Amino acid sequence: MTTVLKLGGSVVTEKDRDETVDGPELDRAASAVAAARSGGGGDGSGGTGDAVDDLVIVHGGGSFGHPNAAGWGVTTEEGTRDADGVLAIHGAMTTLNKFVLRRLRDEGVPAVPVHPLSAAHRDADADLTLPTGQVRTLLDEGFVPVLHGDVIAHAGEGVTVLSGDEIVAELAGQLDAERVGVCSTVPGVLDADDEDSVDEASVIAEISSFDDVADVLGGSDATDVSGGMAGKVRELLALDVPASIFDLDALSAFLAGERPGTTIRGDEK
Ligand SMILES: Nc1ncnc2c1ncn2[C@@H]1O[C@H](COP(=O)(O)OP(=O)(O)OP(=O)(O)O)[C@@H](O)[C@H]1O
Ligand SMILES: C=C(C)CCOP(=O)(O)O
Repeated sequence: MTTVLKLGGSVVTEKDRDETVDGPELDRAASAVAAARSGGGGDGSGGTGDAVDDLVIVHGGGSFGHPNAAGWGVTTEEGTRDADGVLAIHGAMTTLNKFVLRRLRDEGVPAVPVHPLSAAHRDADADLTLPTGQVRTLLDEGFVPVLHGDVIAHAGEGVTVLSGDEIVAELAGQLDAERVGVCSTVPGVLDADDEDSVDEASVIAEISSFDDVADVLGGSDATDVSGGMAGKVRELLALDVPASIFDLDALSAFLAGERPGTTIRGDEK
């Protein structure tokens, strides 16, 4: 069974401090992944004893990718042809990727990097091509591939941002993933995006239509060039399998086979 897991950039970095890893949160995520791979329950929140075998991890940009992309005026739609911009954004993301890999390796997870800039592109209609033969083969050989949001070549634009959420959706389809999880800073999609009312907001259990929740879907409360929660829900609704959005407290439960947080279920599921 193949599982695609996104570790949100807002989880593994400190959103208010540029290019700063959130060490304790990254450690929690890495140890939950390690425990799930060895069949345990991670931090104790719901293990069933079934080991997660084929696991692909994708991480987002957080305070590494988004401020750099915003500084160069680059989004998923607006590109740059400035090589210094490409290097700044890609370089920030590969730096974060090294931190994520290091923590996973420290926990004994056989994590190896896969960098989208070297493999993916968008055509002039913005249609994405993301080859995944290397990811499948790495999985078959026992590795845990770790991809990340990045910049990629985009016909007519130079390079644009490829979000981790887009990567999750593409990988899930191509790898026939049965489990798709997005771990963010919120316990799920909340029924209010207004920060003042978040304490009273409750988690929406299931979403099957964008229009039903469009009113409550906002961007991100951190710098974000890829659409925040609205972008996430849109990408996940297009999948052939249900996907879950949850927070770090629920990561072990997700890896143990549960569906914590919000389940995103498009029409066909
Ligand atoms: N209705 C909503 N429910 C929950 N969160 C919402 C909602 N509307 C907007 N948000 C925002 O979406 C954010 C999560 O999206 P964000 O893109 O920041 O997460 P991420 O994927 O963890 O980070 P990154 O994009 O850096 O990888 C929340 O922190 C919150 O600010
Ligand atoms: C900003 C960059 C380069 C990556 C964005 O990925 P995301 O955080 O998953 O949206």
